[in-house]
Amino acid sequence: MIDSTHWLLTLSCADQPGIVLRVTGAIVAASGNITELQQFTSTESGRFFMRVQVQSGFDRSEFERVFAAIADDLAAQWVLDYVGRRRRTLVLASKAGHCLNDLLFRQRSGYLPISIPLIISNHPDLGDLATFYSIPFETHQVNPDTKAAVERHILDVVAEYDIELVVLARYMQVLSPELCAELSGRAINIHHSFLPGFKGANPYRQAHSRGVKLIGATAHFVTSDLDEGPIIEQNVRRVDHTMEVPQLMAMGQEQESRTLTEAVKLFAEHRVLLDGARTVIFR
Ligand SMILES: Nc1nc2c(c(=O)[nH]1)N[C@@H](CN(C=O)c1ccc(C(=O)N[C@@H](CCC(=O)O)C(=O)O)cc1)CN2
Repeated sequence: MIDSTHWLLTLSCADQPGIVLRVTGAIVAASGNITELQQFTSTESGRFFMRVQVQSGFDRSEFERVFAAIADDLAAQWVLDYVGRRRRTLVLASKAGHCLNDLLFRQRSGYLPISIPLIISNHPDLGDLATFYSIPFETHQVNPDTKAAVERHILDVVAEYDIELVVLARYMQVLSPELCAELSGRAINIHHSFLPGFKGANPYRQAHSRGVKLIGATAHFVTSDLDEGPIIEQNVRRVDHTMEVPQLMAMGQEQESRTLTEAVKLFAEHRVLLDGARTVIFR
């Protein structure tokens, strides 16, 4: 249940003295009580990042009236939203169901503040899982002849449901540069390796051949450069020489599902801010 008296504000702008004073002053002027505040200045980009949670008696319209001028003066990018509002999320999947299953369970349990109006897949395999959670499921075969039409449909769905986030839950098709541009900053993929190692469709086979002692998973924003997008979350686990590729794949599933779920939660709570090719994460 959304607490309409509990708000969050995120902001990013070129760093300069006095930003925190001006932002908190506007919040107080709007009768707000700050319950959480995090900030960071990137020495690399020179940009300032801030996330504030505000409670009690906060007059949104008054705040926006006061803050809009400050934001213009700072040339800031900012977002104001309710704490806990469920973000409208489209999920793309293929045959592997472990990441989708975790997302649906965590969404149903309330751990993940998202709503999923639709799941789109290029295989029918996960239809029963979607039905179990009462979420509509569409299958669209993807091959060189159908890819453009399927991607147009994805964009139509994004517009129809006013989608805020697209999650690639082991969706094994490479999105076109055009679709990546449309979904820039609002599409998250789970890659089944500890990036930047072992990019591509078969990272566990690459890991086995290399003889690594740790395997992992990486959740990142989707860009047209395959597996190169800004990283949001990563996890690893120890493996050894006795493990063949099927065991590595099985052991990696837990890392993949928890890494993707945590990345989606961080995004849904407005705790992920982009700083060029990097991310700022306010946990
Ligand atoms: N534009 C992007 N699209 C996708 C990304 C990305 O980073 N940028 N990540 C992938 C997921 N992925 C690895 O994490 C991955 C998926 C698929 C492939 C691949 O080579 N697919 C083949 C088809 C394979 C098949 O049909 O089974 C292909 O698309 O030709 C590489 C990496 C999701 N999309």
